[in-house]
Amino acid sequence: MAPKIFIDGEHGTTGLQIRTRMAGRRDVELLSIPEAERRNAAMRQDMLNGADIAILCLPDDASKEAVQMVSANNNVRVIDTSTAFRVNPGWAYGFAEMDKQQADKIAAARFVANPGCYPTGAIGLIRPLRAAGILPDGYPVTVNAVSGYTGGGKQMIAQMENPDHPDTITAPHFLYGLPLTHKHVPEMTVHGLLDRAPIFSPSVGKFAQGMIVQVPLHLDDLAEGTTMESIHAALVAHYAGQDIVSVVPLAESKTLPRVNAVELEGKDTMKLFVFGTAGASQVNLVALLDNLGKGASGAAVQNMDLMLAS
Ligand SMILES: NC(=O)C1=CN([C@@H]2O[C@H](COP(=O)(O)OP(=O)(O)OC[C@H]3O[C@@H](n4cnc5c(N)ncnc54)[C@H](OP(=O)(O)O)[C@@H]3O)[C@@H](O)[C@H]2O)C=CC1
Ligand SMILES: CC(=O)N[C@@H](CCC(=O)OP(=O)(O)O)C(=O)O
Repeated sequence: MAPKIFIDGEHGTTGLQIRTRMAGRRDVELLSIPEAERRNAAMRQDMLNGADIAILCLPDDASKEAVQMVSANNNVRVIDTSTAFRVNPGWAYGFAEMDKQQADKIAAARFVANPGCYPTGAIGLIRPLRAAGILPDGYPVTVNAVSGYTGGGKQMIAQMENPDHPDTITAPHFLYGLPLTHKHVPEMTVHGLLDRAPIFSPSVGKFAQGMIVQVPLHLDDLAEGTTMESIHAALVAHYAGQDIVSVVPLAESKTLPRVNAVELEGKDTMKLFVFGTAGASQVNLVALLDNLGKGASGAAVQNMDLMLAS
C-alpha cells in the first residue's frame, strides 16, 4: 500500500507548491481536505492521524497545534515547514546537505523541521567554513538577502499583486526586519555553528520566486592563510558527492557581471558563489535559490523522499 501523505495547509503558498511537485506520483497517496474546510480542526485531526507522513505548511501556532494532535500517535511522522521547531533538539533539521550525516538523520527521524528559506542560503555558506575552522569564534557575521515576495505567503502575495489591497505595497524593493530580530536568526546561529548571532538584513523584491543571500567576509580576520581559493575549495569539498547544492567554479564566477535573483525559479537546487579579486582581502559569499524550491517546498519533498526510503 502506498504511504499516505497529508499536507496540512495544502491550499497555502508552500502547500500548493508541494502538491504541484507530487502531482502524478503513484508511489504515495495524498490525503486532502477541501479548501473550504482547511481550518476545520476535527477534519484536520482525522487526516493528520491517518497519515504516514504529515507535512505542515502552517503558521507557527497552527503547526504546534497540529503536532499536539499527533503527539500520541507514533505511526505519524511529521515534516514541519514553519519556524516552530527548527532549533528544537528533538527534531532533525531538514537540510540534508549541511553535513555528511544529515540525510541519514532525516531519513530516520519522526520529526523533521524544514529549514527557513534565508537560513538555507546562510547556513549553506557559513557552516562549511565553521566546520573547516576557517571562520573563527567571535567573527561578526552579517547576512544580507533579498527574497521573492511569495516568501511572505498569501498575505504578502496579495499586498504585492493587488493594487486595491488595503495594505498594498508599491515599493519595487524594500528592506524589512529593521529591528534586527528576525525569527530566522536563532536558526542561522545554531545550524550555522556560530557562537555569535549574525546581523541579518532581509529584503523583498517585486518578483514572485527567487532569493539571493550574501555573507561578505574580511579574509584578514579569518584563519591564517585563508584565501578566496581556499574558501572555495572548502565549499567544494563540503558539497562533494551530491547534486542539489553546487559550488560555481571560480573561473566562472569571475566572468559574471551580475547575479539574477530569479535564475533558479521553479528549481529545487541551490548555487553557491565566492566573489572577489584574487589576492585582495575581501570576499562575498553568495547563495542563489528559489525561496519556494530548496527554500521550502522542494526541500520538504526531498525530506519526505528521504523518510520514505528509510
Ligand atoms: N512562503 C515561503 O517562501 C516559505 C514559507 N515557509 C513557512 O511555511 C509555512 C506556510 O507558509 P506559506 O505557505 O507561505 O503561508 P500561506 O499564508 O500562503 O499559507 C498558509 C496556509 O495555512 C492555512 N492556515 C492558517 N492558519 C491555520 C489554522 N489555524 N488551521 C489550519 N490552516 C491554517 C492558511 O489558511 P487561510 O487561507 O485561511 O489563512 C493557508 O492556507 C509558514 O510557517 C512559513 O513561515 C517556510 C519557508 C519559505
Ligand atoms: C519575504 C518574507 O516575508 N519572508 C518570510 C520568511 C519566509 C520563510 O522562510 O518562512 P519561515 O519563516 O517559515 O522560514 C519572513 O521574513 O518572515
